[in-house]
Amino acid sequence: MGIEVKVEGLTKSFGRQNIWQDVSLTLPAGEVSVMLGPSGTGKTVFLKSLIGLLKPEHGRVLVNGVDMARSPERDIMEARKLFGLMFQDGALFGSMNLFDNIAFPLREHTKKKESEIRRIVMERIDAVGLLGSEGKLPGEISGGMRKRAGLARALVLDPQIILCDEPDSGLDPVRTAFISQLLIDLNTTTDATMLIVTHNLDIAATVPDNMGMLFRRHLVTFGPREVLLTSQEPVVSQFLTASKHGPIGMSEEKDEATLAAEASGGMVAPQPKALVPQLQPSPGLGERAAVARRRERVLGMLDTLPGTAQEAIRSSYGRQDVLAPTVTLPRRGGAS
Ligand SMILES: Nc1ncnc2c1ncn2[C@@H]1O[C@H](COP(=O)(O)OP(=O)(O)OP(=O)(O)O)[C@@H](O)[C@H]1O
Repeated sequence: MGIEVKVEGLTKSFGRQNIWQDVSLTLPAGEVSVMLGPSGTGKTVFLKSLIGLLKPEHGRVLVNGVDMARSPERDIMEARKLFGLMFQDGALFGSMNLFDNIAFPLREHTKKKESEIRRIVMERIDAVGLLGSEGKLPGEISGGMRKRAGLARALVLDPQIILCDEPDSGLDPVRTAFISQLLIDLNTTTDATMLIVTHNLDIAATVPDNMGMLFRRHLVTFGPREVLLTSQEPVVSQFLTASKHGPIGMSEEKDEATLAAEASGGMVAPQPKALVPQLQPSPGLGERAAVARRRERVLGMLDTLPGTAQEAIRSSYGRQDVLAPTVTLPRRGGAS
């Protein structure tokens, strides 16, 4: 099973520019989480802080007992081996074919024989649907294929935590749907803890167990998907409905006068859309192990959530056992 990532009071600035402050959240072990936020709110900076590539001034990022912000570099390097990273552009070496690109971390960080490397690489290439393309250069394939190759490379060291930075950027809606399914299938087969940074509303609505959003240098919210997807918070509903009405402006946040003018001009604040069901794993893969764990965790915290989220959770899990907390919840494979 994947490893929990605990973020406590994280604050990051570059010189005098504060990116975000006092960010606290826990990525539950083996579950899929999404971080949303308008452009420039520091989502990539957040991912880089999780793996210790950037050092926040305050706070901690705890992974297996190591603080990725402050522990000795040797411990951070060791803990970093638990992570698989998929960057926006795939970050492939242009002069290497896909096989060598994907084999790179194995050749760099392990002493495995070439025959073993071939086995692992071909397995991962198959998992992301790129069999037959392993001899191609990154320049000879589409953006979607490059992303899948980047994902395959992120997987070769069997990471327990997978971070994906905008897996949908530059993809058409159909390719984005395939990537969404791939991410869910990946979670099913690996049970890794996953964090996906995205602007994509379809991914946000259908892939994660948990969601958060960064805005105005703060974490607006982080929790079970139902909390954010039913939120009445103006910035959240504006983002989720892709509306011009609300605190997010074109290049920066709107000022108070603009917001007041919108309100007096009769613009109707966007309402949250109806919740759509989460994606299921592809046929034959079985159920995600995260589903039963998440159900137990979320039902345990139900009382602490906003009313709209409670209602959504009750209806998605079926009212009866949710209303009767003494019922023992099935660990795996239970009706839900
Ligand atoms: N190494 C760095 N040095 C200085 N400033 C940086 C550095 N890295 C990022 N920034 C600044 O941090 C801010 C947040 O950047 P980041 O790329 O994390 O945003 P984002 O939310 O991922 O944006 P997008 O959704 O457009 O990818 C930006 O203003 C960026 O210029």
